[in-house]
Amino acid sequence: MNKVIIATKNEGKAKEFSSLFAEYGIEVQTLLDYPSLPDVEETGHTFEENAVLKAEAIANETGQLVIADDSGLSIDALDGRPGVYSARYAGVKKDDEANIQKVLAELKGVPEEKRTARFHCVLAIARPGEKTVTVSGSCEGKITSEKQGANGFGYDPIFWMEGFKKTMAELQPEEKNSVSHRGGAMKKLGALLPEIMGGETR
Ligand SMILES: O=c1nc[nH]c2c1ncn2[C@H]1C[C@H](O)[C@@H](COP(=O)(O)OP(=O)(O)OP(=O)(O)O)O1
Ligand SMILES: [Mg+2]
Repeated sequence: MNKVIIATKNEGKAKEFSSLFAEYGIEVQTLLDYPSLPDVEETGHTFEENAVLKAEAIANETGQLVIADDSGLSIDALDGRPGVYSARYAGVKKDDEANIQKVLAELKGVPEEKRTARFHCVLAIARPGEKTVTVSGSCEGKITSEKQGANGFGYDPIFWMEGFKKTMAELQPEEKNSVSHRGGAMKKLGALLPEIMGGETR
């Protein structure tokens, strides 16, 4: 079986990638399997810059094919915040609950029609000695006024999906993957995988 390293320490992402890559017969490892690898500072100003930073740093460390995901939530009424700062919106210690509460407080009193938002995901594929490739996906929704649902991770409990009449955290994992920003980026990556993996995938 083929194997890729995903340069993430986020367990929610790791789970989603395991199932997204299983469809291609590819096994996923993450930085949770390589605890000695260094933390990569996300110093970029865009999802793309940060995804490339993470993927190239870990590809250089391991000498292997590495994929990194940089993603986040962009809320129109907050001029696109939290954006690339989504993970550390309420402080350097990543805390999903505190991030959600900060967003809900900032949107207090904002009417439903003005609570539009989207998730973005950029995947960067880095291989030592080769040019890094990126793909992206996004997913439209609205920010609820309270949390609903227990699946997924991050901002999922406050991200309303009009098509499902549910929050992202109320979707089944397969449903989320079929419509999410990460699933969308992964579809584009899937088309490139035979070339990237040297034609070894089915
Ligand atoms: O599907 C999602 N559902 C809900 N929330 C999400 C999703 N996708 C990204 N998000 C949020 C979580 C985190 O607040 C930020 C990602 O930040 P981001 O730096 O890419 O990831 P991270 O620091 O958690 O892990 P790592 O950098 O090790 O991959 O956006
Ligand atoms: Mg991060």
